[in-house]
Amino acid sequence: MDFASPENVSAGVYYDEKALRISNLIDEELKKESARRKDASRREIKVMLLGQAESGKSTLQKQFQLYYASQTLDHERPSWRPVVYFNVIKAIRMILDELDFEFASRVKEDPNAITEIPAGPSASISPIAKDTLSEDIWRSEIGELRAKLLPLVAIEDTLASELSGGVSISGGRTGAYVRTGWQALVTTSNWSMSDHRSPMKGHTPEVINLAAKTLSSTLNAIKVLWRHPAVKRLLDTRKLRLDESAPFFLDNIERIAEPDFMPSNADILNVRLQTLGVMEHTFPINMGGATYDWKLYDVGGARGQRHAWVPYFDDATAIIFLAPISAFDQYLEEDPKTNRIDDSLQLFTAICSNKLLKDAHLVLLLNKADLLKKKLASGTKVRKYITSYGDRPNRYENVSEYFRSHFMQVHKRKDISGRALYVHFTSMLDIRATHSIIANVGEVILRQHIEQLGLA
Ligand SMILES: Nc1nc2c(ncn2[C@@H]2O[C@H](COP(=O)(O)OP(=O)(O)OP(=O)(O)O)[C@@H](O)[C@H]2O)c(=O)[nH]1
Ligand SMILES: [Mg+2]
Repeated sequence: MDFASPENVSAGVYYDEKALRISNLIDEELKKESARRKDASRREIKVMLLGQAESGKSTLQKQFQLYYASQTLDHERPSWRPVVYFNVIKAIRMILDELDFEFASRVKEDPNAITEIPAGPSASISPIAKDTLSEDIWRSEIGELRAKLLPLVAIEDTLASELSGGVSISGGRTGAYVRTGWQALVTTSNWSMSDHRSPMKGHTPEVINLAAKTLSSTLNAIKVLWRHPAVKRLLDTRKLRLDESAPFFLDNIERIAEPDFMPSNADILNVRLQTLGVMEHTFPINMGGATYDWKLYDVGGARGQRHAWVPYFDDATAIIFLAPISAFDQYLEEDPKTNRIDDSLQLFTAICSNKLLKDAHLVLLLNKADLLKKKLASGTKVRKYITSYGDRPNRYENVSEYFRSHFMQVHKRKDISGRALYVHFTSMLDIRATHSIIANVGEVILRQHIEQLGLA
């Protein structure tokens, strides 16, 4: 319409005013929207949890959830049931595999061992038992247990593949890997029978029920195997290396094998389940009278997963870097030549010096302090794995301080923006201690965020 034509002058004035009013209203709305967005982004705190595989990132995420939104964890509780089953079954399979390997190598070393039983002690040829007689008794006992446990072990792969939603990792490593949304796949109550997109439809609960039934029917065999002296010997001599959470679950097997078993908070914190990609968790958190949307990014920490972190670096408010200091005697699963403390130090160097992260606040959690204490108390020597440790005392105070100073050095030398570094020792399975760390770290990150935006 031509508002300026002479015959429309009076109408034109009317329309001009109306158009102006509408345009002003739109401007105002746009301004309000932009202010709302600015406010929302100011109230959004994006925290990335970084660190190598098994450093405790997902455990910290669960602790945040327990602290700030425990009702959501309650809601998810049933989905952790098959994960606990998977952890138990994997541990049993690993024990049986190692026993197989040890007994087989014993036969190779001494091909006559089965047909001829030499008299007297033969510790030099027996890698497990003290003498050949006990070794043969053990072999037959373990053979019987293996036969009883076969139906349970046979479920492992199906359970892993159900939890992982059909994802498998190249290289043939066994395990369960989860991505965003995995819980809906394994929880019956979350299922929509009309949802034909789900490849798990009508399938997953059967595997879970089968695992539950088989666990309860094999309970005795599991208990006998876990208490068997051959297993104890392999654990003591460190030939058998189970996941760190395995002893917790096997010690609690009676409770787990109950038909109406529902995971406790301790079970949920103890499970081992690898993260794939980046999982976002949002918590509205009330701090200082305002509500902030905390977005936690829990990432997969294995080397092959680290490329997926980068797209999130740009607008990260803070990084919480986790380094498991108990891992001085362990090597990367994905690169068995690399010591895990070395890998953590390298990774921390890369994070401190990354340009995209120059404005992100930095928190370092030296995690698994409880396991470090246990390992040192059981006599594991740091200098055997980290030669530069030299003759320093093999005590927790000295070892933890040694590792702390190495990480501090990295920060001092490599930090790109000379920012502050907040460091804590943590034992992430300890709910009360971790909650006080979370409150403290949360406050520090928020204070820095407010200062940076000039909102103070
Ligand atoms: N004893 C002990 N165990 C811990 C601690 N923190 C985590 N764990 C256990 O270590 C295992 C690995 O922890 P996760 O949180 O799954 O590790 P992650 O960093 O998320 O690993 P990825 O997802 O593979 O990158 C789990 O079984 C946890 O229960 C700790 O401070 N002490
Ligand atoms: Mg994880």
